[in-house]
Amino acid sequence: MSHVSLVQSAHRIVIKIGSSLITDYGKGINHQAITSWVNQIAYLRQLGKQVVLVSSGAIAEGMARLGWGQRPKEVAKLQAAASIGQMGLVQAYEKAFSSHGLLSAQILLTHEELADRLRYINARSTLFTLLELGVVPIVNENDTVVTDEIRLGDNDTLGAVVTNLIEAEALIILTDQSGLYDSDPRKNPNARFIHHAMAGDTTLEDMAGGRGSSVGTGGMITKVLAAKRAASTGAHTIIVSGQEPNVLCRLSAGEAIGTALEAQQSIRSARKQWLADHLRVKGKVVLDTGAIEAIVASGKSLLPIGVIAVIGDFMRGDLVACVDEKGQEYARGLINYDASDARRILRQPTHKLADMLGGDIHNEEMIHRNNMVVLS
Ligand SMILES: Nc1ncnc2c1ncn2[C@@H]1O[C@H](COP(=O)(O)OP(=O)(O)O)[C@@H](O)[C@H]1O
Ligand SMILES: N[C@@H](CCC(=O)OP(=O)(O)O)C(=O)O
Repeated sequence: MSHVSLVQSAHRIVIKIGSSLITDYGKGINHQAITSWVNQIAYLRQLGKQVVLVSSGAIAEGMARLGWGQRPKEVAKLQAAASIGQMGLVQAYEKAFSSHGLLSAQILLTHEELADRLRYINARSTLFTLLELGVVPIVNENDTVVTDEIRLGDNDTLGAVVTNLIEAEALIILTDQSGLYDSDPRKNPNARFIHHAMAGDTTLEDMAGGRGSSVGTGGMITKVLAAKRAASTGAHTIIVSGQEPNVLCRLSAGEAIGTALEAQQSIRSARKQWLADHLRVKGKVVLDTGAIEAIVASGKSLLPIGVIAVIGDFMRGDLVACVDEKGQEYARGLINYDASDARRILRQPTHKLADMLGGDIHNEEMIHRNNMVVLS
């Protein structure tokens, strides 16, 4: 695919805005810049694209609110500044989005906790629900509970983790350089600009300062590694200057700006690969013919009413196989109920689920379409 169509054809996009860009020369966050990016995101929403924003800037804003001119060295002080500044960051975004009649939402995540299956599926369902409601989620690292990310100043990894989590087609990393060069343009005025490369190409890591270099901030290496991680679920990455006028609208119109790091595999094959590599099937749900038809031919989610038996013992968020009465497998997916709840609600219509489970239900679907792979 050409550089041009990587963003143009993407329906679900993660946009990461870096600290270096959002900080108004040490005076906290740059409100004018936020207004400009939000105007552009509102335009992307009008085009029908779903957008998740990963924004840094909490520490910079917290320092400004505290009147600190110098970035402290102590992690606890950075964490305190982040918790103060996060308020200002989301206020700025909320104000800007509401002027377009758009709702925004704050999500604070640590990427380690997404390794936990249950938390992964909870975060994923929250984000998908927000996107279906037309809301723009604004994600930042939960700085109160992390230390390494604060020290390294790395939200690029979080951007990639969110891209993986919601299976976005594109990750746009807005930064203070035009894109990736073959060496740091601040140090080498003759550095050559990279327009296009394959994500995961290891020579990019050397250009970006090498793996494990002792950069004070995330720098380019974390962006190149983020592109590699994003590509593992089929997403393309664009590294581009956030100061470029109308950058997001121009990318979505197909203009070739910034560095495009292309993913080799499609989202569908990446998802299959991921399910194959990372998860063991923990149980089975036996489907009636109507349910098989709905998930295979009509691309629907699996509802409890179409499930006639539950085999094995599993937890919410585990991988289960969808089989027919003869045991033939049609699909696999992450189940929204543990085995005992799944047994209680099998064959039941949606409106009875809350009563049967004695309270709130996680989801109407036994397995959501977004969390399912149909075997061809
Ligand atoms: N090969 C390279 N190409 C472009 N920038 C590079 C490269 N190597 C290092 N850098 C540095 O990375 C910086 C961007 O990283 P960083 O300050 O962490 O931004 P952000 O806050 O947007 O994540 C640039 O300003 C640049 O000095
Ligand atoms: N989460 C923190 C900092 C993260 C950070 O600086 O990351 P990056 O934008 O990649 O350099 C904040 O909001 O200030």
